[in-house]
Formats: sequence, structure tokens, C-alpha cells
Amino acid sequence: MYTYINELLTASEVDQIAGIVTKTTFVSGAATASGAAKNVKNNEQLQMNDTQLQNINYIIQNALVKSPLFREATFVRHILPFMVSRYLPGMEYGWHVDSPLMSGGGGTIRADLSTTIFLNDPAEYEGGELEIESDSGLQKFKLPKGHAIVYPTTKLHRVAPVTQGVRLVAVSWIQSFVKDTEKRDLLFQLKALQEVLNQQQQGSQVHLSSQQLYSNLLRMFCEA
Ligand SMILES: O=C(O)CCC(=O)C(=O)O
Ligand SMILES: [Fe+2]
Repeated sequence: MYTYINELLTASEVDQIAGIVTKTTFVSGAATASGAAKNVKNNEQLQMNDTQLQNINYIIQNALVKSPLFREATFVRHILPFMVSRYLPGMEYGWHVDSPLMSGGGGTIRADLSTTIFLNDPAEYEGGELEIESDSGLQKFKLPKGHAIVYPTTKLHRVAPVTQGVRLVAVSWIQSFVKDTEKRDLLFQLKALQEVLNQQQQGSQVHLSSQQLYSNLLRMFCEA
């Protein structure tokens, strides 16, 4: 399942990040790719240990904790510091699968979910779609500024070549308390049902039962 988080960042938060980015240096992105991904990665990234990158992460983390959708869709256990990537004309990130184990911020996580936050508007560049393979065909994402997409790290994906303008994104990876996509999706559906019951039948037996079912399924699926 793909989760869109609309307006994860406000316009002012994106502007703050853009302001920090203009004062920072970008380096070749190939340095942080491993295995086969290295050969297909042609973009630029902010220096990893830059204090400005820490300030950007502070803004993003602050927004993430305020998003119930992010919490309910990911069951985040660990999240790596976000990297900021830039694609100039001619740059792309060819078909690849992200590493199952990823390091950053002093630790290593099992990557269950990948995240892209779009930091500029689609009208500012041509191409640059994030394309993800799925059972129902190719899914293409080019979201408005401040919006985010979260997708399973198990998927083959690429960033199509940028032909004009500049594409700016922040990307990170999440280790979830619930490793399997199907289980996470099931819990997400049940949560939505529970919300409806919460609105329409608060305190009813069926509402209580749905809470109990959700809690017990989460307990069963959760890795401690
Ligand atoms: O820029 C994106 O939307 C995703 C980039 C990507 O696939 C990666 O960094 O592994
Ligand atoms: Fe990737």
C-alpha cells in the first residue's frame, strides 16, 4: 500500500528548508548508494553530517510526530535521518531496490518503508516522476510541494530523468514495528473502521469490540 501524506510540511516549513538548502553544498549522490544501486544513481545530495541537514531533520521530525496518518500507516520504530537530494537536468535514479539494511544517525535499521517528501512544485521541473512497480502496473508520483509518499521498501522503483528544471526531495527509510506490508495494511483498514465507529457509535459494544480486536491484532503482529 502507498500512503500519501498531504501537506505533511506547511508552505512555511518548506520555505525554511529551501532557505537552508540554498546555503549548503551538494555532493554526488553515488557516495551513499550501495551495491547495484550505485551504478544507476545519478543525483546530488546534501553532505550527510552537515549541521544544516540536522536543522532540516528537526523541521521534518516535528511535522511527522504531528501526523496521525504517518503513525497509523507506518508503526514507525526507527527512522533514519532524512537525506536531501537534488536532480538537475539529465539526472535520474535508475531502476533499483533499496538496501534491506541501512545505516545513518549512528545506527543500522531494517528498511521496511521508504519515504519521499517533495520539496518543490511539480511545475518547477519536467520528468522526475517517482515510478514504483506494483501488481496493478506502474505507479507514478509527482506530488505537490510539502506532500509525502510512503511505500514498501520491497518495491522496485526509479526516479525518471529530469529533463528541465530542478527536482528537490527529502528521502528516508523506516523500520516498522510491523514488518509485513499485508499486516500493516490490515491494521490500517481496521483503524479506519474504528474511526467510523468512534464517530457514529462511541461507547457501543461494537465500538469496544473493534478497539479490542485492533489492540490484540497489533499485539500479535508487533515485534518488540
Ligand atoms: O527521490 C526519490 O523520490 C526516491 C529516491 C530513491 O529511490 C532512493 O533514494 O533510494
Ligand atoms: Fe530508492
